[in-house]
Amino acid sequence: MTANSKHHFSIGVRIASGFLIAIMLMLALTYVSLNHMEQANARLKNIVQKNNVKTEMAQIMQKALRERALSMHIMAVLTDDFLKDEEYQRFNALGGEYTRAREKLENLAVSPEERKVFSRIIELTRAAQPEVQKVIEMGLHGSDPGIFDQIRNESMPKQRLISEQVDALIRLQQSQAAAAIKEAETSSASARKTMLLLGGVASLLTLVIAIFVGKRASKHAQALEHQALYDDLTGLPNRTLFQDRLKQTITHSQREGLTFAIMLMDLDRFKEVNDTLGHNVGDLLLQEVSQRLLKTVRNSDTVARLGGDEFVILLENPSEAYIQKIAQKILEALDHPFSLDQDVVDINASMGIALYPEHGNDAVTLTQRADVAMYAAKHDNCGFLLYSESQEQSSRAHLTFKSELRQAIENDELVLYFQPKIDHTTARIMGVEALVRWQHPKRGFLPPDQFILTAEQTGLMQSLTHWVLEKALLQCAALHKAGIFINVAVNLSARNLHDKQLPANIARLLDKTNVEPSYLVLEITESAMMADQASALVILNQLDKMDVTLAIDDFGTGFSSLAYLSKLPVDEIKIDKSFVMEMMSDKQALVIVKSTIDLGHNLGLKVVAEGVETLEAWHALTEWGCDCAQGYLMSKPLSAADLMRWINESSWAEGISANSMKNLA
Ligand SMILES: Nc1nc2c(ncn2[C@@H]2O[C@@H]3COP(=O)(O)O[C@H]4[C@@H](O)[C@H](n5cnc6c(=O)[nH]c(N)nc65)O[C@@H]4COP(=O)(O)O[C@H]3[C@H]2O)c(=O)[nH]1
Repeated sequence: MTANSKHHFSIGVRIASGFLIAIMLMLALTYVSLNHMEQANARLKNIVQKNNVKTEMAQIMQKALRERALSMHIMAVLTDDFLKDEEYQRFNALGGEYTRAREKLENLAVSPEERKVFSRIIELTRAAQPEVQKVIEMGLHGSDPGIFDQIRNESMPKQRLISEQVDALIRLQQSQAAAAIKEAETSSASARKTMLLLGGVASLLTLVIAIFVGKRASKHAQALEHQALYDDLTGLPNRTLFQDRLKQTITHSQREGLTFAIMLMDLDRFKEVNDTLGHNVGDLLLQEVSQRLLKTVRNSDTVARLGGDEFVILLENPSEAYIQKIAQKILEALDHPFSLDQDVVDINASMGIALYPEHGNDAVTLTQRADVAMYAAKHDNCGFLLYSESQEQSSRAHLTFKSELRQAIENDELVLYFQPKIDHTTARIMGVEALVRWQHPKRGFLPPDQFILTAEQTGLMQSLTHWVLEKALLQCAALHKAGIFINVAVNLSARNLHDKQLPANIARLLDKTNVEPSYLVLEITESAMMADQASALVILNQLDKMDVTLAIDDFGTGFSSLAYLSKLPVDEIKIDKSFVMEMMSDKQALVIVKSTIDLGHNLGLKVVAEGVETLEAWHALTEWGCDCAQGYLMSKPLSAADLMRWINESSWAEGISANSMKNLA
């Protein structure tokens, strides 16, 4: 499980737990509230039931008392014995009813107040009993006129006292019922409060969780949107967002009648930095380039990364002067060396500019045209170019040429030529320089100046150099096998000096071809050595340790500081042919050649003169102590077969190997 998915899992667990707690709270709330209400209802029901029974009993007692009082009066006025007896029976029955009701009341759970009233009723009933008995007997046995007095003065007052107590009992029960109802109301109010409180807590919790989930979801959606529209590495808008902005800008510019420019840019040596210094350094370079671009443009301009080392800048409503100014500023900003990790890198950029609506009024056309202009700028090595129709053809041709060159390297369409190098002391061949040509299927035989630049610009230099090294070492091995122990020189490009794998590759090839390292000369132009000194020095030191010979090519054409050159681990300098070819007619060239020979010797270096076309030049160089010469005087570059013939026939190769031809045959 990745850290990210672990994080998502733990958030998921937290959210689920939150919801679970909220649900549990809701359930607990429902249970507690229902239970509470059920209990309150049961209590109320019980109280009401009991109260109803008690009230009914008390009313029965009250009624029985009233009926018995009436019955006493009836018995007093009845004359018929039979009726009297009947009334007496009714009187007794009412007494029974009264007693049963009272006993039933007594058996019910009664409160202390009720018990008190009961005791009073029992007491009063007992006290009234003799009077009542007396009245009954007077009523049953004849018509005593004193009976009414007896009823009015003795019996009724006592009966009223009892009745008052029964009334008190009824009131008591009523007040108790009211209290019970109140209690039930209070209890249900508190249940309601509890419910509200718990409900509130649960709702709050659910709300908090909902807010949390909502926030996380919107953050996640924002992160996804950012990921979809912005480049991870540089934080710049990516191709999708750029296309969108471009379309919006077109619509806006159409409506308002405005113009805009898109500037497509790629880094000239990015692939090489990536391949040789590693992806980390490549990434750092892209980040630094983005920062420099952002610092150069206005806030309202858009800088996007389309992928790889390709950037685009959208300038809204710019003047032509502004476009030029920005393009210039960008190139200047990128011109300063980049300090990345432990490497210092120099890069160049090429920019193609297309204008709306002049060069196109839709996104596809504008981008394509900026692309064409960018390739033209790259080809002309001029930094930036505005689109023009004439670039279309050369851009297409350039792309075709590039893919043809790649195929040529893979399909062995390249050919190596060799130009002899002659030792001034012995006037005999001591080495050859390997020079590449391309046998193009349609264009014919192409010299290196027609494709080396393309190889450098398109990242093909590494494979081209590998091809040349392998073929040159194989040829050198063949010569050695034939007893011709001369060295072979191979040209390295500035690009090769950034290839950290180069020393190891060369060691592998030397091993494979069985050529001693001291027989390999690597020629590096002065400008290539100066291009990225720190990184070049690392590679040169490694090559020096391998015991291969290092030569500075085209010496005198650059502006190298002598102090720096003296620190380089080189063994040889080659004076550029432009000076050598001119030296017999141009005094300044002569001075340069002579002083370069002296300088080289003072630094302990071997000096080679190239471009020796005349015997006069040869003798002059011999006189000045030049170590070695190369030029048309001795031989033009030759195919491998012609070289063998030349070695066999030329006086410059006389005695070099007595049995060379025999061995080669
Ligand atoms: N006018 C005149 N020219 C002479 C004379 N002697 C030699 N040359 C020419 O001078 C060039 C010497 O090679 P370079 O300075 O390394 O200059 C080379 C080198 O920089 C580059 N090049 C050739 N092969 C390779 C290669 O395999 N790799 C790399 N990186 N560059 C190469 O192409 C350049 C041109 O090569 P080439 O056309 O073969 O041209 C060769 C050679 O034909 C002379 O007496 N008079």
